[in-house]
Amino acid sequence: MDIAPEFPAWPFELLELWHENRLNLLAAIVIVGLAVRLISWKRETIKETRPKETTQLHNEKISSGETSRRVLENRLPKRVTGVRQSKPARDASITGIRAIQLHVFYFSLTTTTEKTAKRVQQELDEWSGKPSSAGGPDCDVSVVLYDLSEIEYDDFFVSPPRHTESTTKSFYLMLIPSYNIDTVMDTFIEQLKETHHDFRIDTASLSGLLGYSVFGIGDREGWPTESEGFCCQAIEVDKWLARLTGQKRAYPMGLGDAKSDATERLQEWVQGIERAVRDIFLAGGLGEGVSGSGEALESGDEDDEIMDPKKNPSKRRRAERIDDMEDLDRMIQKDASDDAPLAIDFTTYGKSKPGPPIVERKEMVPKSSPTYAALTKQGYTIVGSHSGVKICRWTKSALRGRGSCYKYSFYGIKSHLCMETTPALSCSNKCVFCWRHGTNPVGTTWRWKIDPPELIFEGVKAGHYKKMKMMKGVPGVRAERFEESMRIRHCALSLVGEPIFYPHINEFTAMLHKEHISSFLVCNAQHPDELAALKPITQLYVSIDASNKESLRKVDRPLHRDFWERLMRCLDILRERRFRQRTVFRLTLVKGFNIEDEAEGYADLVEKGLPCFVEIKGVTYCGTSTSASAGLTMQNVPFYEEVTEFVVQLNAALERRGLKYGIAAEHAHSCCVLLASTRFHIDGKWHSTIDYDKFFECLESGKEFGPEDYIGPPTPEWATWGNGGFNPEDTRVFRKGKNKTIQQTVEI
Ligand SMILES: Cc1cc2nc3c(=O)[nH]c(=O)nc-3n(C[C@H](O)[C@H](O)[C@H](O)COP(=O)(O)O)c2cc1C
Ligand code: SF4
Repeated sequence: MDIAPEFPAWPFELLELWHENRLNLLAAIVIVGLAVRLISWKRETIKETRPKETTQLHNEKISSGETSRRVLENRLPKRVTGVRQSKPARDASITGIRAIQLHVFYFSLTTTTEKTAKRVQQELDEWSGKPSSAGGPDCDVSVVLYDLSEIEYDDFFVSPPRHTESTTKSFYLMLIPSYNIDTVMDTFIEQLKETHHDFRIDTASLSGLLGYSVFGIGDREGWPTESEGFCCQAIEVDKWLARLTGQKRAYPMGLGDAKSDATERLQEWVQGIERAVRDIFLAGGLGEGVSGSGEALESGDEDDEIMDPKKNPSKRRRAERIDDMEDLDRMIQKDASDDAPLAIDFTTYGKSKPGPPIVERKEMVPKSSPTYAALTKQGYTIVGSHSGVKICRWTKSALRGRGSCYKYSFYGIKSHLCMETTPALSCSNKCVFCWRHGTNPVGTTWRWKIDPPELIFEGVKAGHYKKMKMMKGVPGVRAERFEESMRIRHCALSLVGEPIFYPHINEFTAMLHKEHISSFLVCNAQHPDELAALKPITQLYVSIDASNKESLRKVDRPLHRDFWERLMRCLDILRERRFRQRTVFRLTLVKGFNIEDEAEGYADLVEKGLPCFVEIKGVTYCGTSTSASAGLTMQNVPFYEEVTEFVVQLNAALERRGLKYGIAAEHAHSCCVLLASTRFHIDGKWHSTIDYDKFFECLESGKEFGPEDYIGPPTPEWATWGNGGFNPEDTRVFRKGKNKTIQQTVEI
């Protein structure tokens, strides 16, 4: 029996319907699906382009019926109103800093420092609230005050405090009074010392700080000098923090006397701190140019280390790559290449002769030359292609309160306000005692490219300030002197080379004078034509390195054949100028070369040139192979007693000739003595000093004037003959390992 299943009839109809319309149906499903996807994608896009903060608000408003467009247009700005804006001047991803916390620590027994600290906090608070355009900081700055007798030292002085944000950094300010009795300060200093020596802790465990600075408060009445204990504990704190932070002294230590100048010194210090914090933020740290970021050096000779690239290769790299100087160089090259060729013949004087044929102007000191490398190694900053600037050791010494050079004792020049530079590194002599170490170019003719004076002027100032700023973190640098040094007052045009060799020397000195920078120019008495053309400067020097022709040949090893005649002509010019210009003979005494039996000869030369002053100094031994090959050893360096003996002889020789001179001043520390014309002996007192304001007044008046018109106050008593010449306000420091009786030094 065949049994067939029985199906209802309607499903067959449905199946037929499906077969007939399935394509249309599928197409409709796809279209609807696509439309739904498109709508939801659009919604997401609108949501994503809206700022995150507004999303919630947007949702609320959507739910209350407002459209998203209206929310964005009307509501968004109102959300921002009233919210404190942080200062986003620099991207923290570049500097790593978004905010700086200034921790002000103090200790106080009789409340002076406490009050001071509160004032500092208030001033820094006010400053932090200012916009950067009004001198405020470029980032968020907060100030917190701590009493050192109340805090746990471990919280702050073992490692820097932690912040919730890694882009917030700490900077320490220490306000420290000094006590010679037992106080909390002793414990504190002991703790710093122990932390540094603790073998379990990094010796520079506070190196995570952005920087620190100390201000000391003491009493000069009871403790007049630092060696007698003035601010002794602040000095100790500074020393140990320098070690613990890995030399992050961001601003020099300030010292104030509670009974006299503390307020004034503090004001300067606070302003310095503000500038330091701004600089740190912009640079992302202490950065290059601030020696504080370097090695921890605390020796008395640190100044030499800091500037001596040989001992510090990282600094050499720095010295060799001063970016802004190089920018300047590029400008100089450009300007120089626009100039017409210029050749100046210095080999003859008198009527001008046609110059030698010009082949091609080269740079005097190209960057690739060994001379450039040698000079930068010696600490010079080369500006353009033939100028240089260097910080002398006296400038560093004065910044640290250890004494200025003889020019302070004789003429009132504070060394930390003095820039030593030359616009011409080349010279026409090869003196046996020259510090150029045989590296500088020599020549009788200017055959190099000439850099414009504006660019040299800006370049040497920039180089000087840059080097001065490197002194910011050096131990012992006084805040008030550092501040003063940021305005150059004097320029010593000497260094190395021959400044009047530079064809635009008059334009250059005019630029100095325009900025009220005094000018002391030393020339080698070999360029009479240029000397005759030189416009008035504050003080004009001529080096007289021997009293007769043969001796001069041996000492100066001149390139000019007519060197003696050139010297004679220069003396004539000086004599003729003596009532229009302060003139000085510079004698450098070298034992075995130009001292013995030469006093009479020098007296003859003085008679010929009649200079206003005669400076006599002992040679400085620079210990190079060049000086050795010239036959110069330590034996050729006269003792100070030998120099004074010679001065007495010379003075007597002048007297015998009826010349009116006398021994006016001395600076035993740099082995230097000053003979002066009695024109500068007024009312029974020597007046070797200079009234610099008066000099500029005379110059700007456009009228003729002479040396008598800008004489300063009497030479200080301590500087006069027989009193040594060391400023009693400074602290004399003998260099380690040096025989104290050999008082040799380096200055121009
Ligand atoms: C007992 C005593 C010892 C002191 N010892 C020194 C000292 O050695 N060196 C110094 O420069 N000042 C010294 N001073 C001066 C204080 O440092 C100075 O008065 C300071 O302003 C005190 O600060 P304070 O009031 O915050 O405690 C001493 C003062 C006292 C009373
Ligand atoms: S030694 Fe020369 S450069 Fe240095 S401070 Fe004295 S004058 Fe200026």
